[in-house]
Amino acid sequence: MITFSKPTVEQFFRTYVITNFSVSNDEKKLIFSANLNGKMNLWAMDLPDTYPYLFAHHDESNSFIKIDPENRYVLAGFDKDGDENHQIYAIANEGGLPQPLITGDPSEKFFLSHLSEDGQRIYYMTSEGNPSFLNTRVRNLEDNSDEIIHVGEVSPTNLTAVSDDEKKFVYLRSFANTYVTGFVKVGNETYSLTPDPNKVHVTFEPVFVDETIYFVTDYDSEYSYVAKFDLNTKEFSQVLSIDNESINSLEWDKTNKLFYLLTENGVQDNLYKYNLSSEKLEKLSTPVDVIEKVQVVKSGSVYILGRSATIPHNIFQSADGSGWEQLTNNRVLGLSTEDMVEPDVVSYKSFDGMEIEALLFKAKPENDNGHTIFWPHGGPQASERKFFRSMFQCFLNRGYTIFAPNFRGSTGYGSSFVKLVEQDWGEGPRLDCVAAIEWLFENNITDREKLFLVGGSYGGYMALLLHGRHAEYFKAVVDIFGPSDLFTFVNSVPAHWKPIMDRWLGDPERDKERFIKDSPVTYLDGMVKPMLVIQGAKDPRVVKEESDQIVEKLTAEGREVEYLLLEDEGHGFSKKENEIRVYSRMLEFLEKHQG
Ligand SMILES: CC(=O)N[C@@H](C)C(=O)N[C@@H](C)C(=O)O
Repeated sequence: MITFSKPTVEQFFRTYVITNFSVSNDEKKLIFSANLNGKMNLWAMDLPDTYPYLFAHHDESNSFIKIDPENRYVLAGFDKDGDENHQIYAIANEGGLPQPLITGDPSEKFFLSHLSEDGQRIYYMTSEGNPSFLNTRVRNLEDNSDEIIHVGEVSPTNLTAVSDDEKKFVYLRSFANTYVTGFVKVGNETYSLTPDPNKVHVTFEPVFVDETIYFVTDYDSEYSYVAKFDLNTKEFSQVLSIDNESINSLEWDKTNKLFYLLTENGVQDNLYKYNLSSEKLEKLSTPVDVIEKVQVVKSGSVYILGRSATIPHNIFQSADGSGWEQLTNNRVLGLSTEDMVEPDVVSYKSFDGMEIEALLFKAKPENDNGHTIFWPHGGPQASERKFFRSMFQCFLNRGYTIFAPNFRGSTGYGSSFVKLVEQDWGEGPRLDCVAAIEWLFENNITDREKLFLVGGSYGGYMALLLHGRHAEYFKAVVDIFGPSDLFTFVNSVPAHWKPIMDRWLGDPERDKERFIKDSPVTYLDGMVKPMLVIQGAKDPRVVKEESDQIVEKLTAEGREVEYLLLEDEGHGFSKKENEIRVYSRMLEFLEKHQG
């Protein structure tokens, strides 16, 4: 018989990501953004045909796709090499090369907000002239006029919903990830969607339904729920909540007068259908554990984009939310889901008795190399979930067990829990990680001599901090674009993040002592284990200097540090060849330090 060799690293990384999609109203065209040819481009399928063809070639990351309701053009947002300065392009309905439509200096950002029902007016936000708070403008495609309709003030302000008659506008103002207020502007009048905008709460996903605005909020509640604002009476009221689940997205089915609701329930999502007139709530079964986008079209058909731990991104369609047809066949080259690892959902008690949920991916016995990778996730107000990561499945196949805790500050466990990381980046979450490590040892999952530490972004920050303060636990450490010094990080973030930094992280003058205590650079002396630092040169969130300085300082101290800098990447690795380079280098590094 012919025997085949073990899957290669490249095999895992020949899996593609689908980051977004959009379906035309007549359901004849589905356009999606994916790196099928190695770089991010737009691909299309002429439904019901599901063979994808290259629709728009630009080789850059996409921020949105919007199909003209009358199928004359497609709008899409692209940045440059991961710099997140997204600008708005137009593409002919048949596809081709994206042509700049609403663009400016390469350092400016343009975000699509709304396209009018007749496809003539484009509502968008821009950093031009107002980098921290953003301005809202409308471009009329008939006469090419472009006028400002709202000047952002106080905090970054986003136009999020426009009524059908284009006379009422809902804006969201962000003071933090956990503090977002909403107001509706009708002529010169503005009304808060919630009773007291000075109370800390979030408001998002506004939808106009006749004279009512439905939206999601956690106003006076631990879990976000659906509420409404009556435009006639100007009254706020609660519509629907689901026990212990945060409603995260709201998609309106205009034809059948129902909502599709997506809830975040710890490490996975649930999808529900809510009939507005009968008030009946129905939980739907879904083909994947984590759903990243839901679109309902005119016919009432539902399209979702999602992934599970062993299923990469795919797009599915259903006539009414029951029974799904898989439209894309994105899979891991030469592997079945059984060849991969489904995580166990575990929980452990932290230093103060708080229960922390985590994902434990155990290497299969035939692959097990005895080593564990400890993975603090990024965000930090995000969470590790049951979603496919080629990096995880590749490392599992190489024998590493992976442990990913949803330390305090993670999303999916209620409003109070997510706030616990605010102005406390380095104490509570770090101690949750330490408790997790001790739990791994106590439960004989990990050998004390066989633990690696790998994290990206906030996870990279946590990797640096844990390395500096608890190096004894680890054999070696990989930091992927982690902030190394909170004093420099707080001043280097994008302009429209600056207004939220105080509540999120703190103030460098007022909180000087805490910034010193929680900055990884404070603990250079403790960073004695071999380290690999990986950084994208164009990263606008955690800038290159954050990695440069830690590498320089450790090198000057004679420590063992490797540095991989990717010139054409930002906060993530969007180009296939770069991804393969990064993860091969990581594997090589881990293998070298297994000892
Ligand atoms: C403002 C905010 O929460 N940004 C996050 C999405 C983010 O990018 N955080 C970085 C630091 C990360 O951890 O990914």
